Amino acid sequence: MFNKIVIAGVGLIGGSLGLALCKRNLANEVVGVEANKDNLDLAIRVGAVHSGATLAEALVGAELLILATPIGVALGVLEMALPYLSKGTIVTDVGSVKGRLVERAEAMLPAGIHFVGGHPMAGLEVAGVAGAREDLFEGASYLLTPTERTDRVALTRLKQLIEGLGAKPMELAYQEHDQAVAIISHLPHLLAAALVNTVSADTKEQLLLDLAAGGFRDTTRIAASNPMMWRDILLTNRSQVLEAIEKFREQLNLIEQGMLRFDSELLVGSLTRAQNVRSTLPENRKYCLRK
Ligand SMILES: NC(=O)c1ccc[n+]([C@@H]2O[C@H](COP(=O)([O-])OP(=O)(O)OC[C@H]3O[C@@H](n4cnc5c(N)ncnc54)[C@H](O)[C@@H]3O)[C@@H](O)[C@H]2O)c1
Ligand SMILES: O=C(O)C(=O)C[C@]1(C(=O)O)C=C[C@@H](O)C=C1
Repeated sequence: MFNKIVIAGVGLIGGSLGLALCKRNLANEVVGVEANKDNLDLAIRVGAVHSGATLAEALVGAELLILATPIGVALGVLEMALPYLSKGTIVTDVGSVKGRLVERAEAMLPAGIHFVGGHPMAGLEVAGVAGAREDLFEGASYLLTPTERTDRVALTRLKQLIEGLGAKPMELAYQEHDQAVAIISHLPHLLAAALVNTVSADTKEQLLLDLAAGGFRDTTRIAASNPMMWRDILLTNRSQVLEAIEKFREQLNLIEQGMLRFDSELLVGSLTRAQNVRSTLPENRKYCLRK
């Protein structure tokens, strides 16, 4: 579908995209631009990219540039790519927060180079191409955040590519995106970290960890993720995440009140609401998409 695709940052997400693009023949050529030589060598060995190059070399004749670096450097990479982008090239990213990146990318790019913000709602707690998986995006929603400036042909081409990955493209405004992911992705992450830290701050840490079973494991898997990636996410989406923490505090207070007052109705009400909603999520699927 695409002739040449450049992936800047061939880590977990860039590498998984590369594997899927190469294995599913969605591009004739996939070139990786990577800051870490070992990671790039591995990406070539496992077939996540056909070759590696500098941005300047890679972008010659490229139809699509995918920014898959950490959020903190994506705009810098885009700025460095500017002199080498040709008219008609589509640029997208995979960052977990959209507002700042979409606004700055649109302001930076000249007419004729088409930016569409993107965010695959799929991931793992490991970093680097070593953890990349061809099927990572299968069955996942893949969010796109077009604006009134977005080129419709570029948007359609990206949607087709996403469908080729086995994912479901979904459009939403970047403000709505950042608000939603603050609640369903960023809040869970910091709660998982806080939960693990509650155990590790206890004088009986080792005993507690030895006793921990499925409940602790299931609610804390994501606490093993890369702290630097999450620092970028939490600080880039700071105000939305702070609002989400406030909303969470209200729910926690409700449960605490139910317990302090032996208020069985309050307690059961809160737990039942959660049970009803959680049970609408499909059990045996990788992701939560309900249709
Ligand atoms: N991990 C997840 O679960 C997940 C899910 C969806 C989206 N994202 C987003 O994807 C992006 C990448 O995350 P990841 O998990 O793949 O991280 P990662 O650390 O696995 O990969 C990032 C890669 O970028 C490379 N890199 C860093 N600076 C670079 C530069 N200047 N030029 C070229 N390469 C550079 C790193 O060497 C690394 O290989 C982040 O923006 C993150 O928010 C992550
Ligand atoms: O499954 C995981 O390991 C993730 O945390 C992936 C996850 C999420 O589901 O919240 C985390 C951040 C990304 O922006 C998208 C997806």
